[in-house]
Amino acid sequence: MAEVDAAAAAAAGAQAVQLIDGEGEFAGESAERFMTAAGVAGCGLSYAVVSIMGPQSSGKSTLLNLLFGTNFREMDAFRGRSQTTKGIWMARCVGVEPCTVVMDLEGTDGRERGEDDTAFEKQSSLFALAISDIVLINMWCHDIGREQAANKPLLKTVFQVMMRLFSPRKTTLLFVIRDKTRTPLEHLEPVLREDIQKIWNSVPKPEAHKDTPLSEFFNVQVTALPSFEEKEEQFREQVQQLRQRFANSIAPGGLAGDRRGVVPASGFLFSSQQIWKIIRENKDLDLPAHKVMVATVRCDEIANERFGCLTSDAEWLDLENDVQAGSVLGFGKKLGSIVEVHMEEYDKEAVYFDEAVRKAKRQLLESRILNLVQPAFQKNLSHLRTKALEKFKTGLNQSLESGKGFAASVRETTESSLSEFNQGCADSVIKQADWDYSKILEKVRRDIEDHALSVRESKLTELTNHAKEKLRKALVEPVESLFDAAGQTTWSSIESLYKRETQAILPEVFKALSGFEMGSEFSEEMVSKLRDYGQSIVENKAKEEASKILMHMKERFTVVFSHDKDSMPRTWTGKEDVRAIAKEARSAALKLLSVLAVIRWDDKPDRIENILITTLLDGSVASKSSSASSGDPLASTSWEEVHPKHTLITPAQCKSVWKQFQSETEFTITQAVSTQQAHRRSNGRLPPPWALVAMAVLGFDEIMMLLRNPIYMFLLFVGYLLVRALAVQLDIGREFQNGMVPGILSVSAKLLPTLQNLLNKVATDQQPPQQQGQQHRPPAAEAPEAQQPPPPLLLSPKSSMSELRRLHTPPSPVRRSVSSPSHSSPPSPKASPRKVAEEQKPRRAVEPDNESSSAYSIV
Ligand SMILES: Nc1nc2c(ncn2[C@@H]2O[C@H](COP(=O)(O)OP(=O)(O)OP(=O)(O)O)[C@@H](O)[C@H]2O)c(=O)[nH]1
Repeated sequence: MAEVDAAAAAAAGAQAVQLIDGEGEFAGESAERFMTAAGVAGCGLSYAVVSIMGPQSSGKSTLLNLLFGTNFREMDAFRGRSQTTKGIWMARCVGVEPCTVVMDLEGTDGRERGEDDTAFEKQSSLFALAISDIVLINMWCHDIGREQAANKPLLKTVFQVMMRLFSPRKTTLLFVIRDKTRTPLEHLEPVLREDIQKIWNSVPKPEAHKDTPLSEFFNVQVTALPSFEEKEEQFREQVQQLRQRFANSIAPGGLAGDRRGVVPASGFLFSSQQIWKIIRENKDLDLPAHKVMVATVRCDEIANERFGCLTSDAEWLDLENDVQAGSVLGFGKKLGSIVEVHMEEYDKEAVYFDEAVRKAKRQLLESRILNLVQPAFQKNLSHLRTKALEKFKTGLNQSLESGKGFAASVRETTESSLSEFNQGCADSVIKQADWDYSKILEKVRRDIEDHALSVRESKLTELTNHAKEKLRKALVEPVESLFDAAGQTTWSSIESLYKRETQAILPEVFKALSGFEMGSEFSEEMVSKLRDYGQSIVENKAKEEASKILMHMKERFTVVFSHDKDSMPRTWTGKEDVRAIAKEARSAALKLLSVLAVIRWDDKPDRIENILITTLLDGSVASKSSSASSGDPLASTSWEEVHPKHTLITPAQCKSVWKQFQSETEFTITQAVSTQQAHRRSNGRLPPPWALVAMAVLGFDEIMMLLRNPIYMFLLFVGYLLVRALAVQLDIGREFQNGMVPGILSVSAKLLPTLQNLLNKVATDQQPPQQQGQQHRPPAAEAPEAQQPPPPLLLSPKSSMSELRRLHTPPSPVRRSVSSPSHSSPPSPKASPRKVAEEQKPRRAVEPDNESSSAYSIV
């Protein structure tokens, strides 16, 4: 297949193309097409360039076409001699290895350009010498040894321009003697060489090359061919023999075996173009510098080409895509191989160019490629970083869940996460780059440390919060209940409760803290803070309870005052010693005040209770406050021997609380006293049971008689109503409150007017309604007042101050009007007994019986 391609390329290359036209313009585009079609560019250094120069119409093209199988234009022999080749043409030799490019130059001394126009001749000669490995010099046999030979000016020109090449490559000059005569070549060649030497000697040379021999610059070879026109058969035969010399021409010992400074085939065209440009500008042609320049340009081109290939490399694009989504396993290996492929391609293409240039450009290309791919590497590392942190998080959680200590878990998980990250980094680097991942490793370490720190903080907070919650649960309710039952041992009980609970909870915390490996000092400090927290729970509870001291005192008072020793609700029958009970209840409330006045952690005995009892209970605050304030032990804001921070209620506050307490409990006591009185009264209204029995026995006959006679019954009933009405009007119970005799006197004095009033009222009731309205219009305000219900008299231990004050307020007008006849509107003298009975209805609500039942309900 490759052979077929090479043959096709050779066939395509055999078609001659113009490299430089007759006007001296370089035909870059067509030349480039030729290079590609002929497959010259990929030959590296394995190619040779052959040029032919000589007089016009000396059979150059004919020779080349026969020698190399090319198709340079030849002159038609039958039309006469004229110029056919203009400028420089180029073709690839067919069937000659290595790849040989042959150039047919415009003939010298052509009449078309005139005698004086030798500029192009010189320029094309110099160009051929600068780029060719072998230069064929076509000359007529009969010119050898002649003074006016046509090739002499040509040789002169060749040698002259040769001096302009700073460090010329060693070129093989193959003199082809055309139309050889019978004189054998052995005789002709020395003559020719002598002529050449003479010309070389006559050419002016720069100082540096004054004594340089011709052989330093040229490898002179001579061959002779018979006339093509006369002895074509022989000509063709010898041309075939000559062709053999071009096989492996560049190998050592070959025609161009001594050549130096070859430009790689891929740079040949560019190099030729640049050389022609310099020659045209008539500048000095520095071939070594030119070589470097060509190498620079070509290596740049190759590097750019390679870089472009990498950017569109499907494997690279896939890898770049993959790494955006997540870390890629074997990233370094994959990327390294991609980079390697492209660098190798560069090396392969640039291998024949100047080494220094090639290496410099290689480095540039490599750094460009590394710059291109490094973000992908960084991306891979950032994925690995995230993965390492995630691994650390999960690992730490699992380790902690398995019950391992925090510090040990962090240590182990950090180690495994960092080792995995390190491995990932090592897997991501490529051999072409010395990418440093120590910084990102440091970042991962910091990430892990920060996370561990935050987890430690949250775990510690969780631990302390848990311990606090346990302490709170263990202390709050028991302490509250201890304060509820406050007494002598309250504070010692609280202290022992506190000690018991802290000793049960805190060692667990200490043990848990040891897993954090933060030193015993830290653990002790934490535990000590929790101990303080426990104390603060107790103290806050004490403060809270102290802030409600008045309520607690009232509760305590009510409990003691309203319950007997068996905790049964007390019934005020009149036999109780209210004073003593009240004192006992107040004393209990005072003890409560004493307990809640200060915090007693050390349970040191103090005088607070004594001071309170002597000052408040035994003495009277109200009476002493004004007169003996100077000697009042409660006229202070601090307790003796008690630290201010342990003071819950200051002495002065105690005093004021006590004052309020007294005033708020006074009513309860008054109620109790009233209840007792009411009870006594209710018990004294009926005659003793024995009297009732006597009355029933002795008056049995009369009772029976009354029951049997309806008139008596009626009269008895009317009489009862009348007496009842009188009793109500006169308020008999009230009249007899102060004793029997004063009662009889008062009742007898009021009996008659009252009877009169009663009769008047009855009479008024029998009058028509209109008359009644004119004579006795009741005061408008009294009617609604009479409808108002009496205030409730129930007082619970939780009664608010407003409720207590309400109970203190004087009775309502209805109550007053009913209980005090002097304030009520006078009854009409004509009032009927029925009306009187109706009017008595509201009065029953406040009768002593009712009052006494309401009073019972106070407790
Ligand atoms: N006498 C003689 N004539 C030849 C020989 N080879 C070719 N010719 C003739 O010379 C004439 C010119 O041939 P070309 O090959 O075109 O010569 P050329 O040197 O390429 O001509 P230019 O390109 O114009 O410089 C043709 O008519 C050929 O037939 C030869 O060996 N001897």
